[in-house]
Amino acid sequence: MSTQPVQIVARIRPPLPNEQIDDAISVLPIPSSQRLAAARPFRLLPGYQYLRLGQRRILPPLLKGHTLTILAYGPTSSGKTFTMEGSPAEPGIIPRSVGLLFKLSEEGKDNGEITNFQVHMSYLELYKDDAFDLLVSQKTHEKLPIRTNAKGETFVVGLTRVPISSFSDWEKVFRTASQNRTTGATLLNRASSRSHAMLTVEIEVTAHTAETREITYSGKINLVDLAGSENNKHTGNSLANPTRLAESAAINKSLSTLGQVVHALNTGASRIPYRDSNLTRLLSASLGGKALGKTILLCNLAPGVKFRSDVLNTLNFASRTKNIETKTVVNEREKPLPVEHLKEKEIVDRQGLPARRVSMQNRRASSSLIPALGVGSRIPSYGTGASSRLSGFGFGAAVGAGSGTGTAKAGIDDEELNERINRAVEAEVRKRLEEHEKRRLEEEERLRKSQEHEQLPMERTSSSEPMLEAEVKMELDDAQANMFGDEGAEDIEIKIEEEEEETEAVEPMDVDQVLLGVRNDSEIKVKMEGLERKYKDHIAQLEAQLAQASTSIGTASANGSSSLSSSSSSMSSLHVDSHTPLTLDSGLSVAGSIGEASSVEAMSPVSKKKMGRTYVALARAYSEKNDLSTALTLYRHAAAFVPDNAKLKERIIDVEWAVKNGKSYVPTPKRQHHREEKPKSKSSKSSRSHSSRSSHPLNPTSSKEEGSSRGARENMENLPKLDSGVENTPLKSSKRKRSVSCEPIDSESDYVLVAAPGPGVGFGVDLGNIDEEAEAEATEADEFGAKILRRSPRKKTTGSLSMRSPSVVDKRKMLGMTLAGGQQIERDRLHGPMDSISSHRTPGTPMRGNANTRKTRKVSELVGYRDEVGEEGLDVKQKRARLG
Ligand SMILES: Nc1ncnc2c1ncn2[C@@H]1O[C@H](COP(=O)(O)OP(=O)(O)OP(=O)(O)O)[C@@H](O)[C@H]1O
Repeated sequence: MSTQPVQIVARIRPPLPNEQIDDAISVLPIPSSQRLAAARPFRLLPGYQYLRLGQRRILPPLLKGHTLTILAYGPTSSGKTFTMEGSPAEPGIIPRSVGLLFKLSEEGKDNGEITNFQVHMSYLELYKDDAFDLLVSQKTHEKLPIRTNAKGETFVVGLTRVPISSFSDWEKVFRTASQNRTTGATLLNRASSRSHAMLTVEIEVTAHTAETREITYSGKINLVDLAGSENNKHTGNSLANPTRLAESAAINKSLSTLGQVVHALNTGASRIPYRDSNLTRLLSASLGGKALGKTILLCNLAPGVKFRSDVLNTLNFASRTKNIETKTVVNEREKPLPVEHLKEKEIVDRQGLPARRVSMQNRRASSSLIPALGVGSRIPSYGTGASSRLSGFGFGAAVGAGSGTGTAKAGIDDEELNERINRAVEAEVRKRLEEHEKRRLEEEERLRKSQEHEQLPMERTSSSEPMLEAEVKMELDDAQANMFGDEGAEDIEIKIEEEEEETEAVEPMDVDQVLLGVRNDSEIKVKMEGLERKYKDHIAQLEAQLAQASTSIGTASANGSSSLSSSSSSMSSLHVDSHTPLTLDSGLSVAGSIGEASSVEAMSPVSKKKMGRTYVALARAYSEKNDLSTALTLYRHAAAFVPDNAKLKERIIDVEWAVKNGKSYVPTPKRQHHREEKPKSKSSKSSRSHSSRSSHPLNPTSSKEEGSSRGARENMENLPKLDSGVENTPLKSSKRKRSVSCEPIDSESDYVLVAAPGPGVGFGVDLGNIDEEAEAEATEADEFGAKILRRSPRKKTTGSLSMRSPSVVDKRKMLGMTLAGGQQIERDRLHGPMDSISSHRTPGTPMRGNANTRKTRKVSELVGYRDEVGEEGLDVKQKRARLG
């Protein structure tokens, strides 16, 4: 397998009518004396000149089973789309290539070299790093998943692949599809591409060899029109148009990843960051070690001083790329094997385009992960040993050059072979389906048994549960469910550290599994089952410890009339006599603590927290019944499990003070649960944002429909400050819910949020109608290390993004990034509408302090950070002083 370097071609567009003409960039011929010194000099095609596609080494090899990728790269408005698509008067690389392929096939047919020629095309765009099918109307198209199979080949799942019969047929499809591409106006380009477009044209050529055998070659051309790198200063993208900003951020990020990939390939890095963006994932088959086939990079340049730095960057990128080598692979196989059930079927495509014939394998490809395979090439997965061709929907290069089955030599005729293959395939499919069904039934049975087993003790105890026990149990359950969560947060919080979870990572999938359409739901059930079991075990452990604790309390009571006893390990056996106060001597309390201390050591952090919660709930029950001594003991027990909980310490001090002074102590009323008010589905963006906004004290009229933005601003100013809103903001600290539900503070500024409940918990950005920007922001944040936890990768436009509260270092990095001037968004936000949403100042008033302090504060506000001291009111020292 030979290798070849990426070929670079530069093209500079002529000045546009409204552009100032200067000589900032000029094209100079390389003197022949220097040509040798310049290793592989660029070929610069000035003005309108095009690549000579018909030349020997560019398109003709496709008919011999080669793969070719042409990438148009350059800053925005440098003429990439023009170069690739052209105009009716001046067709670009894409129509020229397809036209030439049909022309070459006609010539081949005329001279008898080609007996059959088939073309298929697929066309996708990567918009904000998500793949969309351009052969499907923009109104109905959906984000398509991108997967990598076990062989490392990347595919777009469900991408339409249509057969093309002639050049005019292709033109119709292509023109309609191009209209589906996302474009938008910027200052530099009225129809600027907001996405990377990737067109794949696959051809199958059946040719006669000298020995009168037939060979089928499968060639492929990928034509990629990348979105242009953007400088928001020049394009005029600003906060006024968050969509543009978000697009721009996504474009720049993916191009920067492309740059990193090229750099890593050049420096021989051990890790090539293909997976860092979907663009590089899809291009991995055209760039670098895995790349197969020829790759041409078209560098589009624009004239004028305005583009000087862009031109320089593009050329620098090109010089790095030219060192990358790709492997040449010829994809051929001998006489194709017509398989009956793979015959073409008529389908009508979704855009109302003329009915097209899509082969069975294409339909399969559209609905599953399995890559499109050459006719008769699915055999390997069933073990018959023939060659395979895995061609990605987008950019999986053709591999596995034909090892030919040699049918003619074997003396088996087509029909018989066909029959045998069919039988083998069907038997295999049947076998796998049966196995799958068997596994499913076993799984169900196991699940049912374990459920029955777990339900039994609950059923036995529930009927005999006394009223008070039920109350306590409810209390405990409530505490379990809510105290550390966001809903109805208890008055004492014990935060459970968030576990970080990557939701975006896409694992390679088992192709065989997908082939059979096996979606193993039982796996989820098994996981659920495991979790439930764990939970039950924990409860049992908890109950046992609680029983032990209550026994000790009971023993210590003066008259024994008040006891917390446990005759069994069941929660329902807790007895609390609320009428007679429980008295405890401090010695016992200490002994209990010591006894507990040793067991506490052995417990997991989560168990400790749960034990802590349980004691707190119990203590609360006592304090509500005005038995403060018992409550105090129980609070102290709780503290043994969660010694760092500041609110608990505060509570203990309060109760101690009340006991000492013979005062009553009324705990803060428990918050009401609002479960029923919460929208049921996170996907319901509108209902979510509507309900949360209308009910939030900070923002009764913040939605655009509810009033003018000015009115909203006035309302805002009359409303409580951010901090008070924060107090009302339910905390989310469980693994399940981490983000803070936030409200836009100022509807006029059209974004933001940020209500941080305190350091270490997290902050959120309410997406509301500003999802793109929030996403851009999140993307940027990601770059400098703040952890982004998307609730659901599928629902990017809904729900909220949440991040770990950035450390001071993170914030400094943010600030550094801002000061470095790399990110327009951050800079704009520093000086922009954030002024009006400060949590420290009255909106509109200037900030005090020097420039750096102001920026630091501003960044703090941006990330919703608040200092612990003074903000949380955790003034434990003061209270101790009060106690004397
Ligand atoms: N070679 C050319 N001759 C004449 N006009 C050109 C040429 N190249 C580009 N243009 C014009 O320049 C403008 C910008 O071109 P185009 O949209 O192709 O840029 P682009 O690089 O694709 O930009 P973006 O990245 O924003 O999509 C268009 O109006 C186009 O018609």
